[in-house]
Amino acid sequence: MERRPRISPNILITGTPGVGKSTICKILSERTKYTWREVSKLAEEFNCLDEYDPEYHCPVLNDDKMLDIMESMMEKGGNIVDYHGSEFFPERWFDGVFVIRTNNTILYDRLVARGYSGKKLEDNIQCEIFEVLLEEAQNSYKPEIVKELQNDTQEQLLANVENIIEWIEKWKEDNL
Ligand SMILES: Nc1ncnc2c1ncn2[C@@H]1O[C@H](COP(=O)(O)OP(=O)(O)O)[C@@H](O)[C@H]1O
Repeated sequence: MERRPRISPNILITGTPGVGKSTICKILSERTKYTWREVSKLAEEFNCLDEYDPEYHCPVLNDDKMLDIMESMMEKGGNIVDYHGSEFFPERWFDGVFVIRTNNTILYDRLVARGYSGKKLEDNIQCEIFEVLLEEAQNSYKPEIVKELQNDTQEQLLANVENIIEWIEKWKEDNL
């Protein structure tokens, strides 16, 4: 079946926990009126959490159920999807993938402030150091749609939002 083109792009905002995905998505959704889809919240809302992971003390996402639920949401475009992962989504969903990055020391402080400690804290810092989410995005989407944005300071936060808004305008010029 031929897919109808989207009139607004779908955007994925990804990166290690604490890099500022929610902060960016909130401002971006207010500015663009696109719908902010926090996958972890959707998972709770639609009962897509399965068994408990004893190592990380968090529930495990039921990928297939989550994807089924999100499919119809993604159809028309105009979504800003917020998730610390990118490979489990169908590639065709996204027009732009933004990998948010933060300096390790700054990220450490943010995660401590959030109450992370021990293995959970260390694993997330390692995840950022080894660019796990960047590599995952680069392996899952065409290189021309994957962009890395540094998000250490308030100034960078505002610049990142502007950058994504400009990207949306450009997408519209090129696609509509
Ligand atoms: N550019 C930034 N400069 C300073 N603090 C930031 C910036 N972006 C996010 N923060 C702060 O970092 C913390 C984690 O941000 P959050 O958006 O919750 O990250 P994520 O959604 O990726 O887990 C929050 O306290 C937020 O206010």
